[in-house]
Amino acid sequence: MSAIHSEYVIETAALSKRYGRKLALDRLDLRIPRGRIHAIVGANGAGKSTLFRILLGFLPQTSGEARILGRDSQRLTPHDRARIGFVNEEHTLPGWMRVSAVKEMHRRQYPRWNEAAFEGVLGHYHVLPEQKVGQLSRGERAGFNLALALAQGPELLVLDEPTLGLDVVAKRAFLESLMYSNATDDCTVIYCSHQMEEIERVADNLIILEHGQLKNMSAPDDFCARVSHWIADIPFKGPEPAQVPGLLEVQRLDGLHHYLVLDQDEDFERFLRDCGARNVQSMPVSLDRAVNAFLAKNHAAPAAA
Ligand SMILES: Nc1ncnc2c1ncn2[C@@H]1O[C@H](COP(=O)(O)OP(=O)(O)OP(=O)(O)O)[C@@H](O)[C@H]1O
Repeated sequence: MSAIHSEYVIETAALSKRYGRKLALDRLDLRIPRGRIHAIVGANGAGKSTLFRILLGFLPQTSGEARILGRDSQRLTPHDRARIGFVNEEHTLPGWMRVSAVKEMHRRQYPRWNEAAFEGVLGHYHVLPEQKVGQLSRGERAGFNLALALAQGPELLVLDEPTLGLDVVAKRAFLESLMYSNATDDCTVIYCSHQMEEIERVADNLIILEHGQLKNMSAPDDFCARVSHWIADIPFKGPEPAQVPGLLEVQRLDGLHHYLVLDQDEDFERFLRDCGARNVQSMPVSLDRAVNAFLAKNHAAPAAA
């Protein structure tokens, strides 16, 4: 890799992963700067888990380079691994052990152990030290896992779908315990989720992966600003979808045409009027709608088409 800058916690160059005939990562160039909370989103099969597995050294790439905290991801030492916290949706911990014993094991393993961070996160949950891990609810297990990962004092915390399968109350508890923990101050967080309302609350940076390629890297609000919703009163059929610039989604509701479009300015109004629109209105869209329309559009038009 030509230029490795330590200000990036993650840096990939032309990173590809092929499983047989399937290309899961396609010459991915990704640079995630140090600090703040970065969300990675993508449709099912976009390559997110493959990327994490390579970055954490669990899987070799087919070609290209992957660095995490400045290190080659395939050559991580135990010391490098201690600098990285990882929580995924499985929340796998030994069910037969007591909470206090698991904590003690982690405390001894990690030299940068931060007891206050552990207590701060776990304080959001009604978890007792004498409970066995297997007796904890899914939400409590998620919280316990987060407490362990943050107390480890990581420079980088990777959260891969951490709230999958949790109810609304447990999801909120998880997010709040993450957001209000001082332990995240010195830590870069990578948050992978399909839950757009969570991304909206926590993320400073929105990374969109599709078909193993990077499609967006910006503040969530900036991505939202790229997508606009236009409502047009067109008496006839309206333009052919293939002719609509930047089209992500079109719907006909109550006789009005609704267009979600990407990267269009006021020229789009002129386009609609030229297509016979009598009234045209535009409005902003939520992050949820913008991202879903973007992903759905790319899904319908695969790269090979
Ligand atoms: N072990 C494997 N063998 C063959 N193909 C695989 C394997 N693992 C993943 N794939 C394929 O690689 C692509 C990327 O999968 P990956 O699990 O990385 O996506 P993802 O973005 O994490 O998806 P999801 O959001 O559903 O978890 C998919 O098309 C998947 O079918």
